[in-house]
Amino acid sequence: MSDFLKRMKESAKADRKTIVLPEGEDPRTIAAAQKIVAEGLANLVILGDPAEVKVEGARVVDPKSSDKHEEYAQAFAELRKKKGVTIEQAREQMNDNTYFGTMMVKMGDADGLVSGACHSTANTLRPALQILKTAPGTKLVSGFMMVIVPDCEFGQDGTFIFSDIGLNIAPDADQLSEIAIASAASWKSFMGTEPEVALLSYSTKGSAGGDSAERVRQAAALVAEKAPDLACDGELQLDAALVPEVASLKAPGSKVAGHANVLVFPDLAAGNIGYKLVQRLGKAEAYGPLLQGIAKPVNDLSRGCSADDIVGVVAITAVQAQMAAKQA
Ligand SMILES: CC(C)(COP(=O)(O)OP(=O)(O)OC[C@H]1O[C@@H](n2cnc3c(N)ncnc32)[C@H](O)[C@@H]1OP(=O)(O)O)[C@@H](O)C(=O)NCCC(=O)NCCS
Ligand SMILES: CC(=O)OP(=O)(O)O
Repeated sequence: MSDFLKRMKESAKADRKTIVLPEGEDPRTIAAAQKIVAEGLANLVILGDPAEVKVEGARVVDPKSSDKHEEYAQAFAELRKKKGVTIEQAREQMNDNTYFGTMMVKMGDADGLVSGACHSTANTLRPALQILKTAPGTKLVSGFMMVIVPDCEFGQDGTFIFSDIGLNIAPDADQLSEIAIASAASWKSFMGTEPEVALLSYSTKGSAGGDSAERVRQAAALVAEKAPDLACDGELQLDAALVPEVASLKAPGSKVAGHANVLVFPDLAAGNIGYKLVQRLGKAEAYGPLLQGIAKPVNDLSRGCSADDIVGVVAITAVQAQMAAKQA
């Protein structure tokens, strides 16, 4: 287990938060829940049929028969009134575990939610985007992965943030700049050290043409305007971002090339494929997709996750809930 995850677990244990797991039907979620209870990482609410879901030390709630069902339906109908949602539709929606769990977070009955082991990212994130919305001062929610590569001299001892690997399919230059700035803030809050952000491309400092490279160049210019003190550079190829010798050839004088720890991909295809390559071929730990810019902690999983990945994401979610409580 990485030092990063050990640190997340120690923090989670020190001030236990309530995390809801909507996927009570998923065996990995149940195995993870048993470990989370045994390690004392969080108070758990598992959504599912209490006759079938048995985890000692966790509360099991069936949304359909919950005494909160009507209260949440009323609140959801009110929240989505402008979108034309009726109370009948809201009642139906509260039979869906992810919507019900997200309402638990909204209403303060849970501090965070982790789902996605057996639901697609879109189905996991849509309720969060509709119900919780963006955090104050934020216009874009994005998804990042904490990636910890064993025996790696790059990044901060092999630890990186990769973004956006989960949510925004084709970010424009402004959205890329928002993703870069949010990822830098996520790095600072989880790692406590200075972020060094590389806006990645197939081109380094104008070495190749094309719309995608141009978009990344514009994003770098926008970051420089919006966050002039942030160590951020682009467009950079991955080797220039990570390897000092390549950086000195391709991007001499760059303030982050050769030692980047936050890698911002030009689009979701690159980010999602990129993290899975490093996770699977590089045997890295990969926790996420974690949301940044959302009003309350909700995090996703890959359907390819293990029970240990779920434990890790729950510990991280609990730490995010602690941070949110401190800011409130
Ligand atoms: C998440 C996703 C489903 C949202 O798109 P959608 O379902 O079409 O929903 P909409 O675009 O109507 O957005 C729903 C709400 O979320 C908000 N929203 C969507 N994306 C947002 C973002 N990045 N930041 C903030 N809010 C966002 C919209 O403003 C909208 O709010 P409203 O309903 O109150 O007006 C879509 O972005 C998506 O599919 N992303 C890719 C996810 C994926 O498949 N990843 C691959 C594997 S990790
Ligand atoms: C993050 C991600 O890629 O999710 P999934 O593997 O479930 O599509």
